[in-house]
Amino acid sequence: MAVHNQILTAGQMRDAERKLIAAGISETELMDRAGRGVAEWIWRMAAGRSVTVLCGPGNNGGDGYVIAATLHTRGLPVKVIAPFAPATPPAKAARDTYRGPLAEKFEPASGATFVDCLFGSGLSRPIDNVLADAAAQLRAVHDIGVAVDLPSGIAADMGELLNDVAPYDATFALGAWKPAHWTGPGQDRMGKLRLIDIGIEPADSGTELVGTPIIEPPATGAHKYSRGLVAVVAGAMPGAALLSAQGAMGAGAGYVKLLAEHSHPAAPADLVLDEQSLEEALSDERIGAVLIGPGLGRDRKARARLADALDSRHRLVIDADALHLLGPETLATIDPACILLTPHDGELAALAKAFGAKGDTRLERARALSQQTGAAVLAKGCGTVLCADGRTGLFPPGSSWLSVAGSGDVLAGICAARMAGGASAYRAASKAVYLHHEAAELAGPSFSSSRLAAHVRRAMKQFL
Ligand SMILES: NC(=O)C1=CN([C@@H]2O[C@H](COP(=O)(O)OP(=O)(O)OC[C@H]3O[C@@H](n4cnc5c(N)ncnc54)[C@H](O)[C@@H]3O)[C@@H](O)[C@H]2O)[C@@H](O)CC1
Ligand SMILES: [K+]
Repeated sequence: MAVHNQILTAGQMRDAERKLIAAGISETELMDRAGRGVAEWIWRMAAGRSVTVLCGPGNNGGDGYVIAATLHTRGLPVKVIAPFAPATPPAKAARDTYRGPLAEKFEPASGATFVDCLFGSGLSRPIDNVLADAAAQLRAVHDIGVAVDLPSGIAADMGELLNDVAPYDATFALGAWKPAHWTGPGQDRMGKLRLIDIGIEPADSGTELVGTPIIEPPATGAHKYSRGLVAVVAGAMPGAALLSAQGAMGAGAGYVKLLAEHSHPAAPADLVLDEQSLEEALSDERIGAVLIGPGLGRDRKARARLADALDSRHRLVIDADALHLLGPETLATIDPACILLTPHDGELAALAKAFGAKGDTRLERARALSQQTGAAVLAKGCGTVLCADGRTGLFPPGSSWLSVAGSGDVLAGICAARMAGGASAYRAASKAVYLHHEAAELAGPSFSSSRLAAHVRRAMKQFL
């Protein structure tokens, strides 16, 4: 058995289950592993106090009967509420093993721990309001709320909220993570996340929870260019590009230049200002990556600077204002493998429109945009999504204090530094997200973005 970082859709989960069944493990055994695995945790959380389990008609409900039976056998006060009859053979078999109290209709029940086994990855439409309200009431009158696989009302594959879902204290993912655990609006309803191993073997599903990266220190004999020269293109508003440059300096670039048309008195002494024409400045073959967008503006001048950056053929991180100036024609002659786009949701929506990338969620749009453009897309926010070359990476959440102006500029700078060192856009962006999150932890609460940028350097230590 293995706990792994693959993220599976509901369909991929069913395929993985079929493989195990073909290998001789019965559905009942899988449900038993899932239910007993969750029951271990609930046993500890409940600490001898009462547990109410709400069971739905499918296999999520089946897990609920196994949980209830396990806890009841151990002597915990358990009550099952089952407004549906079990509809699958393993769920029926699981119900037959439960010998404790059972109500077939909703009835007021209070207690210490509420276990939501109404719907899991099989939820295919919004739950009927009466049922959803009754579940929410049960959640409200219990001290602790635990969701099995997913809080009922959250769609597994994209994380949409199909119903108004109350927040849980913990969610136990069964067998493998689903996209909804790490991205989408339902993410903040999950509470603490735990993965219960039921023997699903790791298989490349195309989507992963990106693991903690390792950052190599500079090689013996490294010099500033081998470590990476980052050129940050400044524009109308100097502050944003400066934040990016500071992020890049902290994230291991050997050399960071700010390509600006006018002086920047606030620039630190170790940031090199290059005031020659942008075209000339970008003709330096030693540049490892160019970052354009933060503070660029969106006027004619900004367009001209973006055109120079695109023409330079360097590896490019495109962020902020520059994302609003992109369209299929601007990228037509560029090798997309050189490009990392780093939109927040507003910029992602604008890009999706410009490139005809369809989708209702961040995950769908980011995938479609990466497919349409061939570029890597880091769709940032709570539940950041990274897509490149048909792969998708999701991340453990970062500090909510990252929701501050300039935070994205720092992230783009970190991305550029990691790309300038030669990493693929996917790997560079993966490391950048971790560095950004760690810098936020180190900066403490309520930081400004310049403080965040100042902590990137110390954040590196965590990954060396
Ligand atoms: N796939 C696997 O490998 C395993 C799955 N297990 C459990 O099985 C779950 C998936 O089971 P199912 O596919 O039976 O799905 P669910 O138990 O999530 O429920 C699906 C059932 O509810 C119906 N339904 C869907 N949306 C509804 C709605 N809004 N209102 C009313 N009825 C609705 C469906 O038609 C189906 O009958 C997982 O979440 C997990 O808890 C575990 O038992 C372990 C193994
Ligand atoms: K559930």
